[in-house]
Amino acid sequence: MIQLRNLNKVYKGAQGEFHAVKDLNLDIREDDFYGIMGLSGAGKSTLIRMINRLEEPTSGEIVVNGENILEYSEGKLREFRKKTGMIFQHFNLLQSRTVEGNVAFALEVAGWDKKKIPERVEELLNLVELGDKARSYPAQLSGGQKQRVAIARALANNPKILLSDEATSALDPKTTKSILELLKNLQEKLGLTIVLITHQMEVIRSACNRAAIMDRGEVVEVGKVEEVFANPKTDIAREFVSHLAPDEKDEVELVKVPGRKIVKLSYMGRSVEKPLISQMIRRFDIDASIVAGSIDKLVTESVGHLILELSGEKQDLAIEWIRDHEVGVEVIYNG
Ligand SMILES: Nc1ncnc2c1ncn2[C@@H]1O[C@H](COP(=O)(O)OP(=O)(O)OP(=O)(O)O)[C@@H](O)[C@H]1O
Repeated sequence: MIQLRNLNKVYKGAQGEFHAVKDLNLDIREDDFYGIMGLSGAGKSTLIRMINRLEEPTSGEIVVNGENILEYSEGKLREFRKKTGMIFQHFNLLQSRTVEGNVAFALEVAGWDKKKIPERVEELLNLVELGDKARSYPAQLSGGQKQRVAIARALANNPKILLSDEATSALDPKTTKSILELLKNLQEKLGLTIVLITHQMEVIRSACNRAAIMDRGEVVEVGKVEEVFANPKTDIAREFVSHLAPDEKDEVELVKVPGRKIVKLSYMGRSVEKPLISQMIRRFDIDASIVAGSIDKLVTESVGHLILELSGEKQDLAIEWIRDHEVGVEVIYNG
């Protein structure tokens, strides 16, 4: 659906040039709920804003449905933007218009027949479960309700693509969850391709099927969400996915003993079918005791985490061996 090819963005300012997106390649499929994650300044906003040309790339190609949108004329670009909805962190609603007025605005701008607008607005507000707030003003709504209005507005012209620029970052965890649930339902119902950027792993975990991790303008990791969770390959990805739960931290503090490493293994549901731990123990003549364990439920699969304390001379070899079996290994105490 969306192919980004050798995409670059260089900002030119008073202090010189800044390379915000570097030679970036991504393939986003039609039925993807695609998450792009990175720390502040990684280039996520720049990237997502290039997909609908709110930001012009310095070089590269953006191919959507087989067409390079960078070659579009003004008129074609306007049509394309109608088919590409976008939602933002701060909602960007018109404060002087009611909820229905905000949604109607998107239709007015797109040149809809005035008589057909009220019916379409009602349909859109029902879609985001906000029919009862049609006459309210944005200032009278909660953050979650404001984002629902913004979603209704973004969907007004039946887009095929929805871009979400940190749309849940200003919301509390419960509201975030309900907005992500709504987006997932809308994706299925309307056959949308959703591209979302976030700095919260939690968002990727509960909504996306695929993810890319950006670091300093580059994509450093990409894949199915469960793969990224179970086997993060770069330090930045490991940092994102493997922070310990508070109670795990306490357990680890209790068992630290010099000479014994504490490792966190992360594995996908199916890789535990093999008796890996018992093989590791026998093969390398080591002991392993369980310190803690947990399971992350993702959209498509579950990822398990097991914290083990190892003892024995061949701990390092054992760690390398288990890493070769599609199990992520993080050494959290190098005793
Ligand atoms: N218009 C601009 N002119 C110059 N530099 C810019 C401009 N917009 C962004 N940048 C720089 O490009 C880099 C990437 O910014 P971007 O907003 O894309 O990152 P981000 O990953 O979305 O981070 P955040 O979550 O903080 O917005 C930053 O260092 C930023 O300062």
